[in-house]
Amino acid sequence: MKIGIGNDHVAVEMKEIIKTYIAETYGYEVIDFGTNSSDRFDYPLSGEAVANAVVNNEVDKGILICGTGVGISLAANKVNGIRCVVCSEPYSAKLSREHNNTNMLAFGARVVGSELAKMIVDSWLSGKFEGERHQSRIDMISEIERRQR
Ligand SMILES: O=C[C@H](O)[C@H](O)[C@H](O)COP(=O)(O)O
Repeated sequence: MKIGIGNDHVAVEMKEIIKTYIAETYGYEVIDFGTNSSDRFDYPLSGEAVANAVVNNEVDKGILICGTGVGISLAANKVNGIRCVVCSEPYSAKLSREHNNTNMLAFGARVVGSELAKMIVDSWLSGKFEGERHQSRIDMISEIERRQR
């Protein structure tokens, strides 16, 4: 499993914590598309970069971290085929996999501490899409994307 990760200047430290956690806990390869500098960095750049890596199958899933997780998830969700959830607790993270088949997770380094962030990541990575009635709703979301082209 390959995970793409992206961040802005707010989340450099959190990104490193999560990269190490994923590598040590799951043994997954984590590919870093974010900044490593505390200089201001515009979050749409890394949001789009990880989103493109996901839709082009360069990575299996993507994780994004900015101050709130909001801006960077908005950027990712502009890429066709991306379903990025921003959340600050594990329940929504897990359900976003089971019901919504999210392929990207975002959270805020100014919102959650690193231990809660790890729980959110665990819930999201372990969640399995349930298909069935949820698939037709995903198909409807994809149809919205097609109508916008
Ligand atoms: O949604 C946006 C993110 O929270 C950004 O991390 C935030 O807007 C960056 O703010 P600033 O440039 O003031 O550090």
